Amino acid sequence: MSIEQRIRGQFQASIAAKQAAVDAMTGPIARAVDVMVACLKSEGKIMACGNGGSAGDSQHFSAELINRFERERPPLAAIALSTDTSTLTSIANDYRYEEVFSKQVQALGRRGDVLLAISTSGNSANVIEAIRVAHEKGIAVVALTGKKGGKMADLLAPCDVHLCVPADKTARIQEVHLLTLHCLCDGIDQLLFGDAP
Ligand SMILES: O=C(CO)[C@@H](O)[C@H](O)[C@H](O)[C@H](O)COP(=O)(O)O
Ligand SMILES: [Zn+2]
Repeated sequence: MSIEQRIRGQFQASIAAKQAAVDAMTGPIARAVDVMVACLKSEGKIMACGNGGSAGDSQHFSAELINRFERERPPLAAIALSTDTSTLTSIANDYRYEEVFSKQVQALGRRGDVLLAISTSGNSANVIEAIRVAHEKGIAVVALTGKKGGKMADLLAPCDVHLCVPADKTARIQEVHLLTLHCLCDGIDQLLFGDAP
C-alpha cells in the first residue's frame, strides 16, 4: 500500500470513528457541559489531567477556557495538571508517578470543582488516583475515555459523567477526544454567554 493510500485510510478511519461516536456521545457531552457550567457559575474551576497526547489535550482545553475559544468573553477558571515540571518530577522522583496528579488535586482541588480525567484506555494509574482523590474531596469527575472505559468506568460515581469513545485504537480515540473538548468549549460558552454576536 502506498503512503497516499495509507493517508486516505487514516482520514476515512477518523471520519468513521467520529460518525460512530455521534449517537453515543451527544447526550453525555451535553451533561458534561451542564456539570462544568454549574461549576464555573459557582466560582469553581476545572482541573484537567492525562498522559502523553492526553496531557496535550488537557493543556489545549485549559488554554481555551482561560484564554479563548471562538469568541470574546471573560477568562474561565481551568488548570492543566500536566504542565508544572518541577511539581511533576519531584512527586514522581520522591513518591510515585501514580501520584503526580492526585497530589495536585489534593492541594488545589475544592468541593465544587470538576476534574476532567482523560485516558484513552481508562487504565492510567495516575489518572485513576486523581479520580479517587477527587471523590474524597467532593469534586465531580468528567471522564474522557475509550476502549469501553477500562478501570475508570468502574470507578465513576453516579454524579460523574463518562464520555467514552466507542473505538479501540488510541489515535482514533484521541481524535474524537479533541472534537469532544471543542464541543465542551462551545457548549460552555453558549450556556454562559448566549448566542455569539
Ligand atoms: O498520543 C499518544 C498515542 O497516540 C501517546 O502519547 C499516548 O497518549 C500515551 O502512550 C499515553 O501514555 C497513553 O495513556 P492512556 O491514554 O491509556 O491513559
Ligand atoms: Zn497521539
